[in-house]
Amino acid sequence: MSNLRPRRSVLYIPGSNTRAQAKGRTLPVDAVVFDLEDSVASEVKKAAREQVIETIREGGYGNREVVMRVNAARTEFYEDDMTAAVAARPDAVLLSKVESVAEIFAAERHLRGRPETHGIALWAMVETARGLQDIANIAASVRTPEGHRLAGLVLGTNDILRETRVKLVDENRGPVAAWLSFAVLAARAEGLFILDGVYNDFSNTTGFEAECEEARALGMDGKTIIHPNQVEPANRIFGPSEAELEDARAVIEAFSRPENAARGVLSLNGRMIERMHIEVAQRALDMAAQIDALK
Ligand SMILES: CC(C)(COP(=O)(O)OP(=O)(O)OC[C@H]1O[C@@H](n2cnc3c(N)ncnc32)[C@H](O)[C@@H]1OP(=O)(O)O)[C@@H](O)C(=O)NCCC(=O)NCCSC(=O)C[C@H](O)C(=O)O
Ligand SMILES: [Mg+2]
Repeated sequence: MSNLRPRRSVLYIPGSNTRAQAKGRTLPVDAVVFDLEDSVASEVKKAAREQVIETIREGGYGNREVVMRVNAARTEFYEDDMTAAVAARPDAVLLSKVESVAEIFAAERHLRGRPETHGIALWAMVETARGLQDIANIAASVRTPEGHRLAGLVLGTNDILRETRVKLVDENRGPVAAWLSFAVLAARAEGLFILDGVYNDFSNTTGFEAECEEARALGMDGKTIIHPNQVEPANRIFGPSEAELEDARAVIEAFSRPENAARGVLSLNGRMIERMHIEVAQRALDMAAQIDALK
């Protein structure tokens, strides 16, 4: 499963909100996540499942990845949510509050042996203390036949703060930075993508941009978002900038010169570049091409 696809902006849309679901078809997001979990009250879970099946079947989301978030495996809603996911056939199922490899395997069992579910990926939300403690094993499940559908990890920072009782002062994520970094490490060790949690204050663009910059600096691929206001900044900050693309082209051009054919290391504009930097440069260019292809 190739992970080289843009996931700069991944928009949650409540499963019960048809107006927002319609709006999702018009927004330049990389993915939409129809939520059956926390944005849907218990009393309307059943109606929301039916609604999401209908919305996904209706389509109209173009090249956006279409994802369904299900309630945690430990809840009374999980089995019906997974049955609904099989019926809806999204591109991916986002498992909430994953705490163990067993939950990845259980989801795989739901999808296995049904030709119509072939190609549905699993995304795992890590958002509890136990999940964070076991995140390396959860990510490593991708290496097993039962975990092979796992494509990426998604952080649930609201739940992480709630359970751990960490209190951020002035939105400074210093107290949780080690967990975020460890999550990036776990994802990268297994070739998975990783997305940052949501920023609740959707009218505060400056704060949102700062959190996107921080997440990108930590190595994340994109941001889960909750409101149309957040689409443009997320796309801009997580996409390769024009300066990065220019630099990428310069790196590739430098190594492609005949006089550099046998060289492993070069000087470019006063800095050292090695052949490993070709890979970094090529990735940026490929990502830009993928972004263009979404338009
Ligand atoms: C937060 C909101 C409830 C705010 O909604 P609202 O007051 O309607 O916002 P606006 O009036 O500013 O909306 C303007 C228009 O944009 C549409 N809209 C709003 N949000 C979305 C959306 N998410 N997707 C698509 N379209 C959206 C409105 O319909 C208006 O459209 P129109 O009238 O046609 O112009 C709301 O934004 C919202 O519900 N957001 C998503 C909330 C959600 O899904 N939460 C669950 C996921 S986050 C989470 O669970 C955290 C994680 O698990 C963790 O632990 O951290
Ligand atoms: Mg959560």
